[in-house]
Amino acid sequence: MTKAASKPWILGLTGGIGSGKSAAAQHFIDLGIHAVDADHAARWVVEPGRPALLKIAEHFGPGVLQADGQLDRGALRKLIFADAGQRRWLEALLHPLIAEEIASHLARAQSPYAILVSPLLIESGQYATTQRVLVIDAPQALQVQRTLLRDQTNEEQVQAILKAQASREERLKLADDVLVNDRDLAWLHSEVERLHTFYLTLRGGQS
Ligand SMILES: CC(C)(COP(=O)(O)OP(=O)(O)OC[C@H]1O[C@@H](n2cnc3c(N)ncnc32)[C@H](O)[C@@H]1O)[C@@H](O)C(=O)NCCC(=O)NCCS
Ligand SMILES: Nc1ncnc2c1ncn2[C@@H]1O[C@H](COP(=O)(O)OP(=O)(O)OP(=O)(O)O)[C@@H](O)[C@H]1O
Repeated sequence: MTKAASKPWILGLTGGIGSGKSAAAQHFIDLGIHAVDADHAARWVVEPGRPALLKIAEHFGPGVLQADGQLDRGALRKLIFADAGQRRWLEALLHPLIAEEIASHLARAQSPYAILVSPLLIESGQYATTQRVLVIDAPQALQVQRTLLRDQTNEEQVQAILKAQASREERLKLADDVLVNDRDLAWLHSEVERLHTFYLTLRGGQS
């Protein structure tokens, strides 16, 4: 008789914009852990040829497409963070598709546990599919500073995105573990290693 595939044990990793989710996730990946990023899934579902891209262009107009037919992410970002109704329309279209992509990628995980990295883990209800929640927490001023250094954007835009996300308090209420990312990358890595050892212990060596 073949053994039924067991469901992976999933750690939800979340935090606000620029908190350091991707940097933390990359270190878990370097330690051999399978991670799926909701921001990446959000890109796959709007690739040219996917039905969602056509619906977005019909709804927002051709201004959200680049000359090569790809989504103009900067243009759509400006529109949805200036208008909560438009943001909700986009989320209603994309979140179910993103959830399908995430589920199919997590199902392939072979590591002792897998990670779902998502800025909207709490807001979208995705946390219900995870066994434990790790919040990457950073002071808001540092989140803004890091995002401005990383992205071609401005402070007004970053503040609008922050407003569209759960508050620090809402996130911390659902956290099982908190990684305070207010020091350098070496500190972030050492904290990830400490948590990784803990998660392996929790898993009791199961794969
Ligand atoms: C508006 C879009 C095109 C802007 O793309 P861009 O390349 O500039 O940003 P990217 O996708 O890398 O997101 C950067 C960060 O913005 C924040 N963010 C993105 N979408 C949202 C949202 N709907 N609500 C709150 N914050 C958001 C997150 O912190 C995210 O990590 C894109 O973010 C998008 O399609 N958003 C809607 C889908 C969604 O909700 N994605 C979040 C993951 S489920
Ligand atoms: N401890 C740290 N020291 C210095 N730089 C950091 C630290 N943590 C993260 N960064 C940098 O800050 C920026 C934001 O981090 P990262 O991209 O990991 O955030 P994020 O939470 O994934 O953001 P988003 O929600 O926008 O996707 C990146 O350029 C990253 O390299």
